[in-house]
Amino acid sequence: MNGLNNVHPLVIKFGGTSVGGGAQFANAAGIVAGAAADRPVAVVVSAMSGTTDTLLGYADATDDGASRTRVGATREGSLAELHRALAERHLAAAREAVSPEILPGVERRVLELLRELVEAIGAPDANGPAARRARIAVFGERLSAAILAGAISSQGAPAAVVSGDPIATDGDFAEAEVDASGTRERCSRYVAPLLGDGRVAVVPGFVGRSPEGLPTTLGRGGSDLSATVVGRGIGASEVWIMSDVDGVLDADPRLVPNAALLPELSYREAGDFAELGAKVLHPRTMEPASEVGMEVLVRNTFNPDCPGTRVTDAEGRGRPLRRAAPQPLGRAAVRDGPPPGGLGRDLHRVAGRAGPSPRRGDPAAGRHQPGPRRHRRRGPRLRRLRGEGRGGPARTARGPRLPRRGSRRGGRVKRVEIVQLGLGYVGRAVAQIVIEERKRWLETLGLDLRYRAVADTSGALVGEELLPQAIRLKEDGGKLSELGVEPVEDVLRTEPEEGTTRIVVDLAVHGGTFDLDLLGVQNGSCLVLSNKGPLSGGSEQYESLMDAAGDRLWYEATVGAGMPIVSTLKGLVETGDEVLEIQASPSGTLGFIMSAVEGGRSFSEAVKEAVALHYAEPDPRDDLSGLDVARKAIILARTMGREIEPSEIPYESLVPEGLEAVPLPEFMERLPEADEEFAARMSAVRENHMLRYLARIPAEGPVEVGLTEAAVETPFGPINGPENVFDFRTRRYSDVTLTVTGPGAGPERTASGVIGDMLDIVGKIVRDREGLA
Ligand SMILES: NC(=O)C1=CN([C@@H]2O[C@H](COP(=O)(O)OP(=O)(O)OC[C@H]3O[C@@H](n4cnc5c(N)ncnc54)[C@H](O)[C@@H]3O)[C@@H](O)[C@H]2O)C=CC1
Ligand SMILES: N[C@@H](CC=O)C(=O)O
Repeated sequence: MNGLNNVHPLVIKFGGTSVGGGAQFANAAGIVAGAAADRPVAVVVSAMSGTTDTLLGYADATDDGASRTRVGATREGSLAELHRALAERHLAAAREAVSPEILPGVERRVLELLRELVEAIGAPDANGPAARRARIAVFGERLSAAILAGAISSQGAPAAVVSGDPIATDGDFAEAEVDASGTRERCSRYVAPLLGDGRVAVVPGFVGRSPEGLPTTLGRGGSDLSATVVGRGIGASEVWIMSDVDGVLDADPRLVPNAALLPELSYREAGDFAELGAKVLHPRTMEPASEVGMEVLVRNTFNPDCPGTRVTDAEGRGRPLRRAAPQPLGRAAVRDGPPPGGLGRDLHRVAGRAGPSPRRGDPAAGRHQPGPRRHRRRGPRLRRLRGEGRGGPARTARGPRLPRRGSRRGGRVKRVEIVQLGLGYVGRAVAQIVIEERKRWLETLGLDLRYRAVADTSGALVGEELLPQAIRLKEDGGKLSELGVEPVEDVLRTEPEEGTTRIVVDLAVHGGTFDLDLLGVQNGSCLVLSNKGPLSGGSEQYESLMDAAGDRLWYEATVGAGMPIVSTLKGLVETGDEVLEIQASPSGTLGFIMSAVEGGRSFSEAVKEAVALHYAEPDPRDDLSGLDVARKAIILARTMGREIEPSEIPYESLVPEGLEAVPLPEFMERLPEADEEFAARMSAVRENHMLRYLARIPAEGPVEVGLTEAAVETPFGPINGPENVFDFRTRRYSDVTLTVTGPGAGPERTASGVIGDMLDIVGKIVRDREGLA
């Protein structure tokens, strides 16, 4: 191809976890810069993990004609929220990965893309909802391409994002089919000139262009497929698929402990492996490669010394397969149908011989019995639309009391292990932050933090080798039992290693984890909660947990998510102040809904949006009924030292009559039935007042929870979006009260509160060690 001095180019593709944060961008850029010293390089990049999810959550939440034509203040508010969240994450990554002289240009481009995104969201929708989704979804890849190009240039290899999407497709917006000759033509227009100029060409993955020039998205396996499609389009000799695994193993390491990396595979063998569940080796990815004889190398971004697995047209050149059951680069998959050749046959044997035995004492054992099962093909739509990881770095706003570098007396490492209950939205955000930040914590705080286990309702996945896969699995709606689990109780009963502090982190829902939390603290663990259930049940239960946990219990995120509410209250009490009353608007979801309706949106639209932004509880009726507010009121009252039973707090429900007990999907579908009545209720509010859902927690007397008309000049009047307000009236703050406001919901913010608690525990370990407690 023109301008390449007869050297065949290389294509390197990075998945979402490979560009999950600033450090990862810098690492990926280093790999590209190294490769670009020898030959022309085109890079295909995915969205930062979790971004596509966020974008599509927003697209779905606003996916009806009414919401697009009737733009109210709150719609603008939540759009601003989306803008803020994306800007924060991408600009933070850029600042970490891009050098100061290149950074301003990248920052400008990120902000420009975000402006284009806002326009794309508001643009008239002539081509139907699928076109709108595609138009919004592609911004994740465009944003990461801008940062990666800056990061590569910062490492001395000039790079630029292609000025047009090089992949030509048909007009299917969601599941586009590639047009090979159109792609060749577009590649010579958009990719070749950059390579010819000696620059690295950065291509947003997953994105195509329809014959009419509209953005499309590739279907199942789309992100990796774009790499081999671009490779074929530019005449590349090699494509590297970079992810977070070393390559393809010759057996499932959970079944066969000495599973080894397969250095070589043929396209056909790779296709068979893909059929058996090896996610990055999707058969579609291999098609363009096998068509032109391009080699595909599966490599680990985070282990560049590992040679990976090379896929070529050479049959049988690699080491013979010892065992099949390939290590799934996404999840385990075992067939029960007739095997497609040798691989499947071997797989059967392995599953029969080494399949795990039924789990002990697991109430769900019947449902989740491991053993041969059908390879589950997820709907292409689901696969395509979900990001590769979720959540991103969120730093605690309240500055945890940390031992700083200088305070690492004697440099002793604090070894801490986490047993995490719950890998939902909050759980995944916490795990993502731990993965991204722990290297820094080791360097700066001497904190060696590892996962001992993560659990969901199907059991506990022990160890952390499969944690990235577990995150993706849960994102796709799977259960951890698909990766192999043990009863959580067994994990909690084992002793941590000598010198290691264990933290049980309960990010599950409601009271179902109470016994596990209790077992954990009875066995010496610290306990961190975002789950309000264990602290808001009957007082006998509460007392038993408090007695067992003593000062090993942290629960900042249960009230106000990442806001410093529990710590402020404890600080007031500990410093000898007397708390007379707390008045609060402590529900992000209800604050969001009220201000959305004030801004002109309907009740049903507002509820759906709060769900899509993950402010709401898994069943939003827990928010609408006032239950979530009552739980927070109980936690605050108990922290003030009050003895209180849940039955003492009546609360007023906003759940539409008749929808209290219907299944959740039916509830969501029938929500519009309540729109008119809710709008009427809001408009009946007195002038200069706002309808608010408040809690009043006095030092003595009844705790009250319910709807109030709050005067606009009070702290509760101007609530916007998921904002919470906590107003403390104390002996010292009686003339002017102490008010704390901020967004009080959202997975990443909640994760900040949780991580802040975990780091506080490290501070406590140091203080205990030094006898300062
Ligand atoms: N989303 C938010 O803004 C905030 C959420 N929270 C609380 O954080 C918790 C988690 O919220 P999300 O992640 O949004 O919920 P989610 O529904 O996405 O995740 C809950 C997770 O808990 C797991 N789980 C449920 N019962 C379990 C059990 N017995 N053992 C082990 N795992 C179990 C589920 O499998 C799921 O993985 C909830 O209690 C919520 O009230 C607290 C503050 C803010
Ligand atoms: N659903 C809750 C989440 C935080 O606790 C809320 O909306 O406030």
